[in-house]
Amino acid sequence: MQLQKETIAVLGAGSWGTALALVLADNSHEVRLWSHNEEQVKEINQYHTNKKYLPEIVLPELIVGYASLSDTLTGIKTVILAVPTKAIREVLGKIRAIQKSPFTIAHVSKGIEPDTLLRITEMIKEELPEQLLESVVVLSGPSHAEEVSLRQPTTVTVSSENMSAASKVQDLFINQNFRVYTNPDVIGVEIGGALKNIIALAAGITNGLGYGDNAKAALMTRGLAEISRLGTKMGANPLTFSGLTGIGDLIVTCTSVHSRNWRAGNLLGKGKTLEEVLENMGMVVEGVRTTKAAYQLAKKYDVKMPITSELYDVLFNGKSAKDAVDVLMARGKTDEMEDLTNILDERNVEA
Ligand SMILES: NC(=O)C1=CN([C@@H]2O[C@H](COP(=O)(O)OP(=O)(O)OC[C@H]3O[C@@H](n4cnc5c(N)ncnc54)[C@H](OP(=O)(O)O)[C@@H]3O)[C@@H](O)[C@H]2O)C=CC1
Ligand SMILES: O=C(CO)COP(=O)(O)O
Repeated sequence: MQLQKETIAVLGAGSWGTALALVLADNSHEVRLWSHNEEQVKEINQYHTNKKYLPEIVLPELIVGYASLSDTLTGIKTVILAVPTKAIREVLGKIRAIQKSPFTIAHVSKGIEPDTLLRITEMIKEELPEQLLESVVVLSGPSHAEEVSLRQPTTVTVSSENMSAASKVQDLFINQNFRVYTNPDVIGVEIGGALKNIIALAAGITNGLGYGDNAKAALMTRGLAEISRLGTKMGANPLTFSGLTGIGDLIVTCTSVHSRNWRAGNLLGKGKTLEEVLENMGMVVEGVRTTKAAYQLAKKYDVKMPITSELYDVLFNGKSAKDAVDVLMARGKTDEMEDLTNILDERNVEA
């Protein structure tokens, strides 16, 4: 079938927004890449580069930088929202003030909002009026921008309450290098994508402490166990956590040198303070805020999340990373699957 060409707005010209703009341009779509930084827009349009975020990459003519959000959104039917979770409400507020005609929004961010405990699709529905929002889609999965921009094989998943909108976003992005699956489980896809960053921080910390592959494997596996428990209690399909947005993203983020969360954790494990680490990163480390949100979610849903809880104390209560590992290793004896099985049993009783 002939691919329908479209002009698409990508909001956020960081690593991920720029890499996704490249995928869309590779599929011959025109891309308006919006940035709140005018200097960066000039660089994109004059030199066809985005050196801060993807230093190796030349951008094709189909990608045009925009500084005006109003111009970016004129006549647009599909918006890709690619800013950090912390900036999402601000950008949605700007869209609300400008946009008059309905559009589909696909967000690609990985986080949960602390305190409100909302997932990103829920924040979007809260900020944008129903008559503006045709559909909300999430795109997530194991996908470092650095590799996507080099056209290396990558797989991701799209999800939505409106699966025909998800299929449309799948069609916009899918190509020989970027394979896009669908999954109707929005909760599972968003929870897996957001919470893997917590485990990546923890995996980085164990590396910084000098621990090896056994510790990393333990964190990834037991990390997935606590993500699955929380997600399942929140209504996700437990099978989603063995997919791309669960174990897939956990693998890539806990093992890749590209991961900002892993790198931040590694520096923490080596003794740097959180402030020093974040100052030097220059890019978003979503796992820090998400640790706070997940810690609150664990309390709200009464789910055991020992790794999240220990990381919370390391990040926000001055606990030493070594002490946190010692606490995790000295926990009372437990069965590997018991807690998840209990949650599934409870769900069956309620159904
Ligand atoms: N990088 C990756 O490989 C992947 C990232 N993601 C997710 O995508 C999301 C974005 O991450 P990523 O692109 O990597 O982050 P970066 O830190 O690389 O870039 C963030 C971009 O958002 C901009 N921004 C920040 N605050 C605002 C604001 N208030 N209004 C407008 N723009 C703003 C930044 O501008 P400025 O330059 O001025 O700071 C920058 O252009 C995150 O949730 C991340 O988890 C998902 C998959 C892969
Ligand atoms: O989500 C990502 C890869 O799938 C990117 O992870 P980091 O934000 O840790 O770099």
